[in-house]
Amino acid sequence: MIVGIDGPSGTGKSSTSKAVAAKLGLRYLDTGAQYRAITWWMLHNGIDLTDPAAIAAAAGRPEIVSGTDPAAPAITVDGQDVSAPIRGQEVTSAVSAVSAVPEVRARITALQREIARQAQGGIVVEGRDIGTTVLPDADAKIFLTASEEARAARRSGEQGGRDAQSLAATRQALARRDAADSGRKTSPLAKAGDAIEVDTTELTLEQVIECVVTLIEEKRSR
Ligand SMILES: Nc1ncnc2c1ncn2[C@@H]1O[C@H](COP(=O)(O)OP(=O)(O)O)[C@@H](O)[C@H]1O
Ligand SMILES: Nc1ccn([C@@H]2O[C@H](COP(=O)(O)OP(=O)(O)O)[C@@H](O)[C@H]2O)c(=O)n1
Repeated sequence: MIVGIDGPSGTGKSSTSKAVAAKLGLRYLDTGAQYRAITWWMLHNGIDLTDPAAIAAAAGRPEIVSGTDPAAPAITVDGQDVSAPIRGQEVTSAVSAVSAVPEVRARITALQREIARQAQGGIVVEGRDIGTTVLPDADAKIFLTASEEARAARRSGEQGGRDAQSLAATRQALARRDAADSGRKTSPLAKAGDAIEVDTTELTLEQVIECVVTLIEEKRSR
């Protein structure tokens, strides 16, 4: 059972995917973490992120290893655990520029397909282009959405900033990243034609998890 869960930032992809994988005994892959990890490596190796040719030339250098346990997602770059630094502001602001470079996408996509191939009992893979590009033959494809307002409130809450100013800044940064991810030429953020869309704006996380589990079980029983 291969499940692809795509959608913009803050729709609940990571929380839902981890919970669904744990419930159904599947492996779990956070593809956003891989793009964040390669971005972290570029920042720390002085690669000029305004120069796509420099990013492309360096794309093959870092070794990225992703764990697939939904209870303990792990990611290393050249053997170093980067799970904390990849969530920082510096990486978040730079990741869309790095992930838009075709050489980066080719490298990371190959890695993702290999991880999915090796997941004997099945896997939940979350990202932006899983249903359209990485695993177009996935058994179940889900596309999560939510209003920009709800997504910004969720992200802002995570960062501890619930005041109007930090909410507005978070919303702006989120909208900018979504526009870049949806507008790039190579495998942009998009819903696959055969993906089932779930609007999570008015749903609790528990309701989203239940909904996705039901959708997968329906596919499984066919
Ligand atoms: N349906 C929901 N209702 C309220 N909060 C949610 C919901 N889904 C996720 N969240 C919260 O929103 C934040 C972002 O969720 P996350 O799973 O990281 O989204 P994504 O991976 O799509 O960016 C997390 O703090 C999460 O707990
Ligand atoms: N399959 C994917 C997953 C992420 N990404 C890129 O990686 C970035 C970070 O993804 P993420 O899932 O960690 O982002 P959040 O929604 O968690 O903030 C995205 O903004 C995209 O630029 C991508 O291009 N393709």
